[in-house]
Amino acid sequence: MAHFEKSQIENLLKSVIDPNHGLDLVSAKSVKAITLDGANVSVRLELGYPANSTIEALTEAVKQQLKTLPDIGSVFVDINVKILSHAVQQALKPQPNVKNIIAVASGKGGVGKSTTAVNIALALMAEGATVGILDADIYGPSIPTMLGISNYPTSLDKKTMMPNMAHGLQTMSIGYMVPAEQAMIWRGPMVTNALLQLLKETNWSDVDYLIIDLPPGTGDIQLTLSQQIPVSGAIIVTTPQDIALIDAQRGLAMFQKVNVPVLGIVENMSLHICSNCGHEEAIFGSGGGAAMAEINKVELLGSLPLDRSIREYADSGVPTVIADPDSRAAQIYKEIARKTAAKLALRAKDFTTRFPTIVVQNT
Ligand SMILES: Nc1ncnc2c1ncn2[C@@H]1O[C@H](COP(=O)(O)OP(=O)(O)OP(=O)(O)O)[C@@H](O)[C@H]1O
Repeated sequence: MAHFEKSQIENLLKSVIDPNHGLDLVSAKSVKAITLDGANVSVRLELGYPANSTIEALTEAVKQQLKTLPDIGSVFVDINVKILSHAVQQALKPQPNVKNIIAVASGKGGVGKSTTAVNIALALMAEGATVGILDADIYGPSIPTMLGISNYPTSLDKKTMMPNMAHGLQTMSIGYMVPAEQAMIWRGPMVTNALLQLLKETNWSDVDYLIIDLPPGTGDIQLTLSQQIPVSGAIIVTTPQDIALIDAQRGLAMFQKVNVPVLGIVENMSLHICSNCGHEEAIFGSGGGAAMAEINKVELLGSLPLDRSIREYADSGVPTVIADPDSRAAQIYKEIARKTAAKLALRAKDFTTRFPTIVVQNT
């Protein structure tokens, strides 16, 4: 009967690449146990990010790789997901009940930051995580419209607010409390204080990822928020025009200044596909996001097309990832979500958080 060494199995696992972060399973420290029983092999893997859509393919890739060993018996692959808390800026303490805060920022308004933030939040949830979203875009809170919810948050203890639930997401927005015209006249310190209060006085419940939709731009408010909110990483949304890319570059510089790692760039409205004839046109130019990513050594997490349905779904309160989960756009949002979380999972952990839960078990 065939007999194998663990090192033989490990060597084979070194050639299985996890597409969500690009590292092999051994380098990413995903291999937790290898058990041998004669010719039968059992492998236990652990991923640090939610991956419902790709666990099956990864299981299959591992099986295929191990079956290249001559005379191998049965192959059993078990993949768990365990989302941990990651380090935040040195001077700050993590937000209780929230493992990771991810800021979504843009160098300028109108590039689709809120639409992207909402869909990434829903995509993380679809991949298996518990997710919250905080609408910090105080001058134009659009999350209530995009999630089709507007009721005033309730309070059980008269001190903290319960997040409004929408499509399974825990959500909070100044738009639930203040009419848009009133928020518009607030000055810098009022805005930052209101947002910090909104973050801290919401009763988040065991959130793996809290997405914060930051106000557009890179001014004092955004800088103060990036310094005072305990963020594990940031995403910058841009359109491919040169002018938007220059602003996005400022966003990168801002996060570098406050020591928040930029997990990647999302290029929005990168290509228009005609809904009648299928003709593809790069209305805002092409390759800008990729070039910016390369120059700055950050990852291009994905590119979304300029697609009328993305706007229509967001306007109707049921974003693409929920309304049309199998569409190409929803798949891109899910890929961006997995890559973001996978990238974060490779970063330094913060072991002060108390609730590491296993969210997916797959065989
Ligand atoms: N990929 C896309 N295809 C088509 N429409 C889009 C896309 N992304 C966003 N939009 C639409 O563009 C408009 C602006 O989007 P959004 O409000 O998300 O931008 P924003 O960057 O958050 O703006 P601001 O921060 O200035 O409020 C919305 O009407 C939205 O539905």
